[in-house]
Amino acid sequence: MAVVTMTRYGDLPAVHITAADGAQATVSLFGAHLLSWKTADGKERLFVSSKTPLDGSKAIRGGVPVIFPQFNVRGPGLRHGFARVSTWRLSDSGGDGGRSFLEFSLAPEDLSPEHAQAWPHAFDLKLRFTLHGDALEMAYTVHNPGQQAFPFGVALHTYYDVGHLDATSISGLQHVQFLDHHNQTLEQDTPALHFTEKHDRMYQSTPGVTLNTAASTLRLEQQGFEQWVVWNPGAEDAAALTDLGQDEYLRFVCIEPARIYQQPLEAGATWTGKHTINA
Ligand SMILES: O=P(O)(O)OC[C@H]1O[C@@H](O)[C@H](O)[C@@H](O)[C@@H]1O
Repeated sequence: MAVVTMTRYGDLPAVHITAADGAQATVSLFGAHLLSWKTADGKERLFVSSKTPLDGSKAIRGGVPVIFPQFNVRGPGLRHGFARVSTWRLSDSGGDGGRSFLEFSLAPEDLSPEHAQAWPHAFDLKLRFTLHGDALEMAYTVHNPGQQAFPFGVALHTYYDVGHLDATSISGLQHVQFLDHHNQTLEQDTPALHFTEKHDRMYQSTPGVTLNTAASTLRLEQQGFEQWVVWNPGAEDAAALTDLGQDEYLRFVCIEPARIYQQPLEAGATWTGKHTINA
């Protein structure tokens, strides 16, 4: 049986789940933001900045920021959208021996007046986190219950705790095209991507990639999304991030299943994306 309890993370109300095998997750209602995922061996898999605000005044730096309805500045609204700075509802939870889950929902009535005014569309977001052995599955749906189409982009902006960047690489992207931060389209020629400088890349989707660190190997899979965004700010950009501790950029990489370009969701339609991380 899964055990679900209400807790706090910093000043934020959060939900904690422990699966029958001892795997655990903590999700704050602010942003439906996964802040901690520990496999049954007690190992923390996610990075959270020591300097992030945890009071709802700003998006959280670390964990899994949920991006909607636009990726970064690819749209007319708030950078990376309002979902990561809105308060979601816990809409379902439970589980038996094998699978334990928490499900969160966000609809227009949950938004601040400012965000509701800026995004005057009917929508229904659901995000379900399922613990399943050494795997975490995130199932994300965007539904349009309204009469008119709306444009949207999405991502699950996962920050992995990698220990140290020096011993970190991503495999599975050889011969895959990507757009770099100079807006150049290139193709990766090496079997593994290493982190020796800033990386801000949008790779065409592949079904899976592998994150190798000194302490672990994680297999990441996605369905329904269209890209993998790989981001680490490097020393210079990191120094400008006031919500990141000194040298903490050396401790994480973001690997994000994404649909970065806004595309229309027709009236009555539902988009579904699934992201699975296997430890
Ligand atoms: O500081 P933010 O808004 O959380 O964004 C962090 C990064 O998010 C990444 O997904 C983008 O590719 C980067 O360009 C961006 O800097």
